[in-house]
Amino acid sequence: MNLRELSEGLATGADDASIEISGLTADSRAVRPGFLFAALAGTRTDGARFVADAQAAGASAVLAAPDTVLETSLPILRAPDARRALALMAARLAGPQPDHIVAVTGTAGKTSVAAFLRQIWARAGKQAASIGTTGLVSPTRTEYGSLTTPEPVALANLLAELAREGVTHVSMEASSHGLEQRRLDGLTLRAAGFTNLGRDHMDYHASVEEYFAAKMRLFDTLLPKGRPAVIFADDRWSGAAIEAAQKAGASVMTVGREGGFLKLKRLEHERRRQVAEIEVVGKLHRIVLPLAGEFQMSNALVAAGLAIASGVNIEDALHALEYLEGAPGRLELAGTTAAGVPVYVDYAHKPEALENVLSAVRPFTTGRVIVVFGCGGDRDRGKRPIMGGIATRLADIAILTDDNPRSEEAAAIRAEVLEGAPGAEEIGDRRQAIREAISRAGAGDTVVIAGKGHENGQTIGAQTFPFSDHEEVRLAIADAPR
Ligand SMILES: CC(=O)N[C@H]1[C@@H](OP(=O)(O)OP(=O)(O)OC[C@H]2O[C@@H](n3ccc(=O)[nH]c3=O)[C@H](O)[C@@H]2O)O[C@H](CO)[C@@H](O)[C@@H]1O[C@H](C)C(=O)N[C@@H](C)C(=O)N[C@H](CCC(=O)O)C(=O)O
Ligand SMILES: Nc1ncnc2c1ncn2[C@@H]1O[C@H](COP(=O)(O)OP(=O)(O)OP(=O)(O)O)[C@@H](O)[C@H]1O
Ligand SMILES: N[C@H](CCC[C@H](N)C(=O)O)C(=O)O
Ligand SMILES: [Mg+2]
Repeated sequence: MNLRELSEGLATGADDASIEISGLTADSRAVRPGFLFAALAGTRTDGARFVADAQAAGASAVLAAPDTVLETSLPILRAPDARRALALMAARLAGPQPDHIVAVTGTAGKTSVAAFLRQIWARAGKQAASIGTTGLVSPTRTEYGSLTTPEPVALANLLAELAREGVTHVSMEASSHGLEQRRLDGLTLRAAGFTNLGRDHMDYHASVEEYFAAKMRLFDTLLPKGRPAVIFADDRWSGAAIEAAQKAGASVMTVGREGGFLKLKRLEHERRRQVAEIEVVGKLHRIVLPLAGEFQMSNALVAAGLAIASGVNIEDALHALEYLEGAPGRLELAGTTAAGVPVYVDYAHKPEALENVLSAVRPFTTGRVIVVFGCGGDRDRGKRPIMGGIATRLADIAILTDDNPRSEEAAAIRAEVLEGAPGAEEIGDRRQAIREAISRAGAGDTVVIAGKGHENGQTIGAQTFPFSDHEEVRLAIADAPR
C-alpha cells in the first residue's frame, strides 16, 4: 500500500503515492526496509529520539504528533492523535478483520468473559477465537500471550490472519492500558462489555476517575453508536458505566441481580457448581453453571449477554452456560490432597479479586481457608497493604510469598504487604510457601494459591525462571506424607 492510501483521512503532511509502505511499527528496533516508523512519546522515553535509528534500518516515512520535534530527511506524517492514527493505519494495511469483534473491559473478569464468550459462540456453531491475558485461542491454535491487549500493529495483523483462517467471531480483552494507548482503535466492534471497577494500576493512572475514564473509551470512542453495551449491573461503578454508555449512544443491556436484560433471580452455591435462575424477557430459565464462585456467574452473565448481543439466540446462549470451562488459572482446581482438600490456583493479584476468590471458597469450606499470596514488583504499590489486609481478614491462615518481584527487592515488597497484614506468615520462596500450605491442610480445609494463575514463569530481576503454580501444587501433593 502506498503512503497516500495508507494515510488518507488519518494523517497529513506527506501523501506521496510513489512511496510503498511494507509495514508499520512504533519501535525503531523492529523497523525493516519500507516501514513507516511511528515516533511516539511514551512513559519512559520518546520515540522521537530513535528516528535516526529507524531511518538507518530502512524506514520510508515517520508518523508523529503535531508538536513532536523531529530531525530527519524522511517524509513526516502528522496526526493530532498519533497513537490512534497508527492503530487505524495498521488495520488498513493488515486487511479485513473478522466480522464480529466484541471487546470486554473491567478490572476483573475480562479473561473469563472472553473465554466464556468464545465457548458460547463455538457451541452455536461459529468459528470463534479469543484474545487476552492467557493468549490466543482459536479453532486451529492456542498461543501464549504476554499482553492483555496486544499492541495495535500485532493486533491488526493477528485479526487479519484469523479472518483469513475463517474465524468470524473474536472476543477480546480491553485493558485500561490498551484503551488509553489506543491499541484497539483500529477495530470495528459489534458489541462491548463491562464487568466491574476496582483498584488496579494506580501507578499508571492518576486517579480512579481517570482509570474509569480510560475504560469508558470503549463505549464513548470505540463502540459505534447504537450498538449493544452489555454492563454488569451489580458493581459499585455500574451506574456510572451505564450512564457513560447511554451518553455515548450505545444500546445498553444490563445483566446481574439488578440486571434489566438478564436478571439473576436466585443462586445456590455448591462445591463445584452453581444453580441459577435467570429471568429473560419475562421467562425464567434454570441453569447449572459447572463452576464455583459467584463472580464466575457474573462473568457468565456478561458473556451470555454479549453472545445474544452478537446474534446468538437466548435459549442457546443460556444453555451453553451449562458447558462452560473456566479460563486457565481462574479458580482452577489444581489438585486434591489425600485428605480431600481442594487446592485452587487463582490469578487474584489485585484487592477485589483476592477478596472475591476468598469469599467464593468460604461457603463450601467447613474447616479453614488457607491462602498463599503475594504482590508483583514494578506495579501499583498502594495495593500491597490492602491485599495483606484482605488475606488476613478473609483467610484463616495467610502465607505471604513472592509473586514476580521484577526489578524490586522481594523482601521489600513483602514488608509493604505485611504493613496491612500483621498476622500473615512470611515465606519468600514460592515453592516452599505452596508446600507449607498443602502440608498444613486437613479435612474440610480449602487451599488457594493466588496471584499467578496461568503464568508459566516467575520474573526475578530481568530473568524469568520457569515456574507454574499448577505444577508446584501437583508435586507438593505427590510428596506430602499420607
Ligand atoms: C506502561 C506501558 O503500558 N507501556 C507500553 C507503552 O510503552 P511506552 O510508549 O510507555 O514505551 P517507552 O519505553 O516510553 O518508549 C516510547 C517509544 O519509544 C520507542 N522506542 C524505545 C526504544 C528504542 O530503542 N526505540 C524505540 O522506538 C518505543 O517502542 C515506544 O514506542 O507502549 C508500548 C508500545 O505499545 C508497550 O509495549 C508498553 O507496554 C509494556 C510492554 C507493558 O509492560 N505494558 C503493561 C503494563 C500493559 O500494557 N499491561 C496491560 C494491562 C494488564 C492488566 O490489566 O493487568 C496489558 O494490556 O497487558
Ligand atoms: N467478575 C469478577 N469480580 C471480581 N473478581 C473477579 C471477577 N472475575 C474474576 N475475578 C477474580 O480476578 C481474577 C482474574 O480474573 P480474570 O483473569 O478473568 O480477570 P481479568 O480482568 O482478565 O484480569 P487481568 O487484567 O489481571 O488479566 C480471577 O482469578 C478472580 O480472582
Ligand atoms: N497484567 C498484569 C499481570 C500481573 C500478574 C501478577 N502475577 C504480577 O506479577 O503482578 C500486570 O502486568 O500488571
Ligand atoms: Mg485478563
